Amino acid sequence: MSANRYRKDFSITWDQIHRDTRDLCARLYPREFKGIIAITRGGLIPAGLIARELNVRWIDTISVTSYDHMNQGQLNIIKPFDPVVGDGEGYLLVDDLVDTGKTARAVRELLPKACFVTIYAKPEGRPLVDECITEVDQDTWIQFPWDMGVSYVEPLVDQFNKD
Ligand SMILES: O=P(O)(O)OC[C@H]1O[C@H](OP(=O)(O)OP(=O)(O)O)[C@H](O)[C@@H]1O
Ligand SMILES: Nc1nc2[nH]cnc2c(=O)[nH]1
Ligand SMILES: [Mg+2]
Repeated sequence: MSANRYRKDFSITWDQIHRDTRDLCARLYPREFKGIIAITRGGLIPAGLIARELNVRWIDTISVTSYDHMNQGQLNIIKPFDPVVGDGEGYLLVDDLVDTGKTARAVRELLPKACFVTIYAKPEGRPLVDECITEVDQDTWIQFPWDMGVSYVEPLVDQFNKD
C-alpha cells in the first residue's frame, strides 16, 4: 500500500509519548508479567518505559519489517523471540502503534496468549490489541519524535507577505 492513503499528520512529542505510555501502564497495573516482548523497532521505546513503570527486567524482541517509510511492503520476521516465551501466556507484547494490523496479526499468531498493547491505534488494527491509549483515524500518519527534529518556523506574517 502506498503513502497517498495518508491525508493527515498527527505529531507526537517525547513528553506526549511518555505521558501516554504511563497512562497505559496505569491501566495494566496491578497485573504482573513474566517479561516484555518489544516488536522492533517501534516497540522499543514504549517497552523500555513500561519496563520501568511495571518493574519488569526480562525483555526480549521480535523484529518485524514491512514499511519503507510510508510505503507498506512484504512483511518479514527477521529475528524471532526466545522460545522460552512459548505461546506468550504471562508475557506483555508491546508495539508503538497498530495501523492496518498486518504486523499485529503476524505476531498474534505466534503469541496468541500474550497481552498485546500499543500506545496508538487506527480502526483497522484496533481489534487486534488488548489495550491502547489514543485512537486516530485510518488516514492519519503518526509522526514520532524519533523521526523528527526541531527546526526554524517562519513567522506567520512573513509567510503571508511573500506574494
Ligand atoms: O499495522 P501495520 O500496518 O502493520 O503497521 C504497524 C507497524 O508499522 C510500524 O513498524 P515499521 O514496519 O514501520 O517498522 P519499525 O517499527 O522498524 O519502524 C509500527 O511500528 C508497527 O510495527
Ligand atoms: N511512524 C509511523 N509508522 C507507521 N507504520 C504504519 N503506520 C504508521 C504511522 O502512522 N506512523
Ligand atoms: Mg514497527
